[in-house]
Amino acid sequence: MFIFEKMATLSEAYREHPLNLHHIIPLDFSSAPNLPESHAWSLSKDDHDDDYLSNSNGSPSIPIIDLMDPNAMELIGHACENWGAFQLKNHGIPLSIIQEVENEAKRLFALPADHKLKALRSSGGATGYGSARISPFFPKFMWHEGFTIMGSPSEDVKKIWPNDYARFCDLMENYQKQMKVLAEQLTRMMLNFLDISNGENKSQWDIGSSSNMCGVVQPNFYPPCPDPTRAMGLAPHTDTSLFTILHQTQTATGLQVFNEGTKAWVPVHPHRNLLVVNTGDLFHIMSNARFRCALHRVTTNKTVQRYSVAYFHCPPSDYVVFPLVGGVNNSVARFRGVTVKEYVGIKSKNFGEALSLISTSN
Ligand SMILES: O=C(O)CCC(=O)C(=O)O
Ligand SMILES: [Fe+2]
Repeated sequence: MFIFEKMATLSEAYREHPLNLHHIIPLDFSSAPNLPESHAWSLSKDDHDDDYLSNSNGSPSIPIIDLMDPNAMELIGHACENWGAFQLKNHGIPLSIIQEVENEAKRLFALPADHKLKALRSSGGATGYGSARISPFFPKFMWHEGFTIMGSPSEDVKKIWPNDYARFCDLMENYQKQMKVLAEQLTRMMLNFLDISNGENKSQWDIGSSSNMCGVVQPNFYPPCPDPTRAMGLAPHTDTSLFTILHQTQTATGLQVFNEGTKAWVPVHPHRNLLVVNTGDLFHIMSNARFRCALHRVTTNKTVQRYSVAYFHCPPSDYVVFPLVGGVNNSVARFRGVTVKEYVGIKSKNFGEALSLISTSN
């Protein structure tokens, strides 16, 4: 109950920034034999060709880290500093659970468009079926549809499957629980790495063990696209979360992370048994910008469908996030403190400018 109250308050941040329906209703991709102008972006070769990217930019891939490695904490910390992203091995989430969640996502997205629209996210709503929230900040639409889940998805899913919603709900809720346990372990390792265990930052430790953390689960679908050279699956963005844990289908590429060093997009190739982790804005703030928040995007494929399931790990909406300075990080706070709810509001309104709007150097 506690969690649902917190979630409800987070939804308030969205309610204050309602979207136009055309930014929520995805195209009926199944009846689009050609790429409509509304979805046609001006892209270069490195915007849509993973093979070209892999062979041409010479950037190494994001690191693969074994959670069982005795040095996992340092490896994770360095990956967060250098990339803001890594792939995680031996993460402890049973493959069968991941596969079942993927299958349920497939079952949902395979429904006819009018069926899925029954659970359309409302204009000020946080959960349900629809386009990516970042849609209004780009001139063209994305080749993507998603389904956002906070807590139990039953309210939304009942509208789609009135007599057959339990399986979807059980699997998604269980997935959320499993992800939360993993996320709390990763949070503790990241906080340990930052060595902010002493002094006034002690109170921040509860995000490494708190049962009221809010996880958001989001299955994503990228249908086959008639012209991947001009389409964008998901436009470049950073996640608002502390960090995100992502499962991607084995059969299709698409996710790319921006390497700030080489200024190149780097494909994140799917591997069986690996989960992608990327740090988001909130850990960037909390680490006083030591951890990058990975800029990432998704390209499209001509023949294969791509699915992913994101888990966004967030503190409760009234939690104050502030830079952890002191100890070995004895430095000036680069951001002012913000509640999660306030930051979500700032991001909903200002998107890419959100971090600079809370910067103390303004
Ligand atoms: O589909 C993916 O690989 C990435 C999804 C993503 O970035 C998101 O949901 O925020
Ligand atoms: Fe993302």
